[in-house]
Amino acid sequence: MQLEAKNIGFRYGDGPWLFQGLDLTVESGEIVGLTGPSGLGKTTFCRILSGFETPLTGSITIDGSPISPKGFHPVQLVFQHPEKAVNPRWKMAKVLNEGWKPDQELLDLLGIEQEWLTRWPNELSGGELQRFCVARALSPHTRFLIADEMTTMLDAITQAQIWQAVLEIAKQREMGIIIVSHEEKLVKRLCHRVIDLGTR
Ligand SMILES: Nc1ncnc2c1ncn2[C@@H]1O[C@H](COP(=O)(O)OP(=O)(O)OP(=O)(O)O)[C@@H](O)[C@H]1O
Repeated sequence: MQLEAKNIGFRYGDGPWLFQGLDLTVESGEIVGLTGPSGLGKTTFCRILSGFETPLTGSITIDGSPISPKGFHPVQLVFQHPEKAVNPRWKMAKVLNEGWKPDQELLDLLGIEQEWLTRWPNELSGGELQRFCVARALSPHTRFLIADEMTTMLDAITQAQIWQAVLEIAKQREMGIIIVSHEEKLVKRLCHRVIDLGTR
């Protein structure tokens, strides 16, 4: 399976073009790093890939077909701020089961504790909350995961635990991953190849 972004161009309103003619292809099972200086449009590009934003030019396809805006999106985005990604008026059990019903094995793998399920989002730490966002994104229908500074705000132990879980699942399912990170070490260690938007 192949995720392909072709000739992508985007600008906010009548602001400057963030990118034009941007191409990216990611295969199933591949881990691709996306780096570049702040403000270049990495997050915007991730939002386009995962269907939250529509490009002004170009197309996003999977195996040559456009992605349906209806139903579960096969490209799932997890970004840096879990507190902005969950509904503050929902208890965690509802947040967790929003798109699909993660099983106990996945909850254990991500270290999600049973008693957290009855809490409100503001009663969890950032790291605890991010584990829910990762679980929510890892549906069996997810073909590609985009990790946009997914563990940047977390301590080393939480970072390692989340990445171990994600990599294990990606391997089992041959899921492709795009990693956006300013942490050179992490990118070098995990990615098969790295694209620098700054030197494109
Ligand atoms: N909704 C928006 N409306 C207008 N401009 C925006 C909007 N969102 C982002 N921008 C601008 O677009 C540019 C690219 O932002 P983006 O967050 O995609 O960059 P980035 O490369 O991910 O940066 P960083 O590495 O700091 O996260 C920035 O100049 C930002 O101010």
